Amino acid sequence: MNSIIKLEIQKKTFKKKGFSILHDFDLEVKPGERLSIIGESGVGKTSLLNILGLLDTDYQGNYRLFDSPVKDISRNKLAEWRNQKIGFVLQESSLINSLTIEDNIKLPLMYGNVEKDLTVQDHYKRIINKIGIEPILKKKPLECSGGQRSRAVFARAVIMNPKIILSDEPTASLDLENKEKIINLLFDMNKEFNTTVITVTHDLDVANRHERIITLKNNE
Ligand SMILES: Nc1ncnc2c1ncn2[C@@H]1O[C@H](COP(=O)(O)OP(=O)(O)OP(=O)(O)O)[C@@H](O)[C@H]1O
Repeated sequence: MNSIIKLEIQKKTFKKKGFSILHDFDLEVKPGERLSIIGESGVGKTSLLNILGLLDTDYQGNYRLFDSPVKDISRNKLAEWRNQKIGFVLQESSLINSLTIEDNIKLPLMYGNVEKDLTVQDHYKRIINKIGIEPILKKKPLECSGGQRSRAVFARAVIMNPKIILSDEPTASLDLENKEKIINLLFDMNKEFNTTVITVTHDLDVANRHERIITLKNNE
């Protein structure tokens, strides 16, 4: 497989307002690439992540993911890919307040029916350890700080060892030490498993640590 992502988008229109973004925007990403997306507020970075991550399939254009045309893939398959092959760290990602942090992080394992898989359990332990959230595993989200919740959201996103990790401002609410933990984990996974990493960020230090930077512009 040459490209893991091949997107050729003519535009994305928001029906209610007739407002459109991402005009004639093409993107090709190779397996294992580390790509960051920057650009002014409102240019469409989050919207692009939603399209790449199969949360939004309502746009004009073609999208091939894992060498398959997304428009021809069944809803069930898309849901399976979203759980198993794509890790999302989205700004509005929320944790379920009635569950502990541990149960929140393990949710994708339950959906995928792989909680008992030993490789998966090893991966879980490693993620928890690297992000340093053992002390809060038994807490509920509302008993945690914003930064702790962000790290839990990140752990949940990467727990299935996805092929692609899409992150929207993954370090925005973190101090320097925790920012480093998240970035190091992202890049460790990239190195070890050839995970494709796509990060939207306003932090140029974070952007510069990726091998390719794309700047979205207003006329795109
Ligand atoms: N559901 C919607 N209906 C109408 N317009 C929308 C909708 N969602 C997003 N937009 C508009 O589309 C544009 C792109 O939004 P998007 O959130 O993708 O930008 P962004 O580059 O991620 O911004 P930021 O850096 O502030 O997060 C914005 O002008 C926004 O107002």
